[in-house]
Amino acid sequence: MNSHMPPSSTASQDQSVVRLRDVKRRFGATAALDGVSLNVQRGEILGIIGRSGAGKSTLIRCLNGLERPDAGTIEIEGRDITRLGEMDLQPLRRKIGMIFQHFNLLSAKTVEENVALPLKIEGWPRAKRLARAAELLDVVGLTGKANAYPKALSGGQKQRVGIARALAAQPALLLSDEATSALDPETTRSILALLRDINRRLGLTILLITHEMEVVRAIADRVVVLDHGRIVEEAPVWQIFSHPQSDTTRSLLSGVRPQLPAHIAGRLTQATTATVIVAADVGGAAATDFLKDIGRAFPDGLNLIHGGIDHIGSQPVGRFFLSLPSESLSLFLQSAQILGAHVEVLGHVADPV
Ligand SMILES: Nc1ncnc2c1ncn2[C@@H]1O[C@H](COP(=O)(O)OP(=O)(O)OP(=O)(O)O)[C@@H](O)[C@H]1O
Repeated sequence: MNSHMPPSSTASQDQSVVRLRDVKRRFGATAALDGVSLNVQRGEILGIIGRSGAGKSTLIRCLNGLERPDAGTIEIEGRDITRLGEMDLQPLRRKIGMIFQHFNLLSAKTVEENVALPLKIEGWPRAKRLARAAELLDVVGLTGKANAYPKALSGGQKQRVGIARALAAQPALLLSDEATSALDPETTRSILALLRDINRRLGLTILLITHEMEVVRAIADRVVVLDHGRIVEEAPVWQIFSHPQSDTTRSLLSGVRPQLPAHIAGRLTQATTATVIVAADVGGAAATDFLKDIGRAFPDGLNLIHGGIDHIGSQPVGRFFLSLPSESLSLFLQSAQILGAHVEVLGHVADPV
């Protein structure tokens, strides 16, 4: 670390490991990053999600100093990296451990040599770095694999080596770049569980870049939705699931939230009939009691036709598809609003569901 460089004045004011302010990066006519401001708080897992072309890779390259923004500041532990020369960037880069979609292991080196590589670069003596590699292999569940070569490992095991290597130099931030995108669902779950475990046990701050909502739902505390280089939404994950605000978020969520079954959706008409179908989204404590509470206003009952309660982190998130008499719709809408639910009227059906 360059000891001549004073920490910026903002460093002492919050607990951010990373702080971006109005970061812009343009390629010709394309604004890859168009005024991005965000903080990654110490100890949190922040998910950054966006479709292809949203600006995720550009953000990563700006964070690890491979790309310079056209404007704005990027502070890592209080130091603005946007104005540093290559020499001063090196020690700051080491504060960011990275894991990649395709693992990026050296095939000619053993597992322990791969893990110890960042320490070799830092000049640690061999015995010390191999002892540290052994410790890290225990942390990631690969005890006994020290002398194996990457080609003898499964994808999940390779990613565990990648995680151990990323942790070797005790980074302030672990940056995960689509780290589970090449893995099958079961292996993905085990790698995400490992990241969650490391976050809790070591207090490690994790920035997770992904295009998969399942990934942020599994482990992130908070999520930032990026679209065309801009942040279109930012909230705790459970809130994003219960009350998505932007069309981009709703579309990213469409594969992972309950949807009205196709055979019922196919019967919907916009012409008013006797029965209306609604979707009610409600998050937090109100979700658990929603059906009971709204049922009080409807002594003849409401029909739950699909959906239910999910748990995201420690929060219940309810998404209920209900059918009710059309004449009761305005009472339903008023009651649901009082109970904190967001309701979408999906349409009518000719015959009761
Ligand atoms: N070096 C470059 N030259 C020209 N255009 C670029 C360059 N890098 C990125 N872009 C453009 O900037 C936008 C953001 O790209 P970026 O790769 O950051 O998105 P992304 O969210 O990572 O997408 P993906 O998930 O497909 O990797 C895109 O429109 C892309 O075409």
